[in-house]
Amino acid sequence: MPGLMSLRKQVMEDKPLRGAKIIGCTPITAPTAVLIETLGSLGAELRWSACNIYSTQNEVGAALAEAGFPIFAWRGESVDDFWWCIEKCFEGKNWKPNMILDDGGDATNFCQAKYPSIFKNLIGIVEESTTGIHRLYKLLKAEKLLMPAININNCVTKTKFDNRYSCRESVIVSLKKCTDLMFGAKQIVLCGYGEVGKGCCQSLKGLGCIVYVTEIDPICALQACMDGFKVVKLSEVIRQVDIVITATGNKNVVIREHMDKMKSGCIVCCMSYCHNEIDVAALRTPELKWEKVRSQVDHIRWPDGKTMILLAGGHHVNYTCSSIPSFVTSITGTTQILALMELFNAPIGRYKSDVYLLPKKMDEYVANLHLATFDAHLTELSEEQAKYMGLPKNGPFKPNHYRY
Ligand SMILES: NC(=O)c1ccc[n+]([C@@H]2O[C@H](COP(=O)([O-])OP(=O)(O)OC[C@H]3O[C@@H](n4cnc5c(N)ncnc54)[C@H](O)[C@@H]3O)[C@@H](O)[C@H]2O)c1
Repeated sequence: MPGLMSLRKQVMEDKPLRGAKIIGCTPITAPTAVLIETLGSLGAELRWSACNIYSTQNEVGAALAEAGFPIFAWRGESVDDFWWCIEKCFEGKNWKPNMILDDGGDATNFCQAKYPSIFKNLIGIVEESTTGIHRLYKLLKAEKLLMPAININNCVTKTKFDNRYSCRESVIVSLKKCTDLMFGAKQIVLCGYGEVGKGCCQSLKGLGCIVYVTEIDPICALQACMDGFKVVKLSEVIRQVDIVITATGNKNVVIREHMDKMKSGCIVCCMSYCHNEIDVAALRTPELKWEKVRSQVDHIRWPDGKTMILLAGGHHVNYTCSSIPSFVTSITGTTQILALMELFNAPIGRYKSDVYLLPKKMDEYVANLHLATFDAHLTELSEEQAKYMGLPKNGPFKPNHYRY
């Protein structure tokens, strides 16, 4: 956790989060534990929902709870348990949370619906995921967002590293851990060529898979073509593929009609935060037999003997079956802490009820903190060059609209 540790060292003395009462709702892994401890050391009071219906790793949450952190965690949890844990974070007479650190928008939406008085007094929300950002913009459009929110997902240091580079690795680890798959020559369809999809496609191609992509957006579809992938409709390849992976953040991308057409042995999994990207509910019909063959692997058998292999119950497969590298969590965690500090300490009027990006300078700072790990040596702009380019000598080096 190189960045997180150096940030902690640099600002710990000042306790920049003293007075912040934060509800955290992010899947908990060992590196998240460092984030939680860091927030505590910066003066924040915390309650954390570590229950995550996608996660099997909340023994870390349980360990933190035992060590005295107010963590709500549950093993073998259901959807109801998931909401129970979030509810627990809001309860308590003398507990008035003033910030939410969210991942997927569940705590935010819960607060808005069930605890409107807390919601209206929040200082700010920091949201980590693509799906959570969609939900924040929905609130904003409906004029129901009553406080500033910082969109961490679209920090370059988050999107490229967590969504793309981390998924590039964890998709492989997840599939390997759940199955005895040999990747070479397998036909795979990846639904969604966004950041997550791009990362997954790159590593799958590298292992010799034949990868197809589905997209709704012509720009992403064209990028997939240029990267050497065949862009298809799911219905065109569903009978021939060995693996279906979803990464759209959308609902009902893989529906029963597709699943009826899959060949026997087809593996199906989801990389998004959605509960319904794969319509698993449509598989709960009397003629289909479910068999749990091992943790996070279900075989679903059709009357003619055809079997579909569903990973992680159709939820977020890499959080369940792989782990998120601590290096990536360090980048995301550092960004989250900077965003919380920025919202908590901003002078009145700097932020309105809107969704903001973290200032570019801070994005560069996060990258800088992590460069040390690689002994990477940055070139410095000379005065003359800075003047020629019209740039401040110490950044920010790119305008906000620059696409990395
Ligand atoms: N598994 C992880 O570790 C991880 C990490 C980051 C984000 N996520 C989640 O993964 C999902 C995708 O994230 P992203 O950053 O790639 O988002 P993105 O918006 O960059 O990409 C999603 C892509 O899916 C496409 N799409 C939407 N509906 C579609 C459909 N019906 N068929 C085909 N394509 C469709 C969109 O055009 C877009 O290009 C989100 O739910 C996000 O929260 C997961």
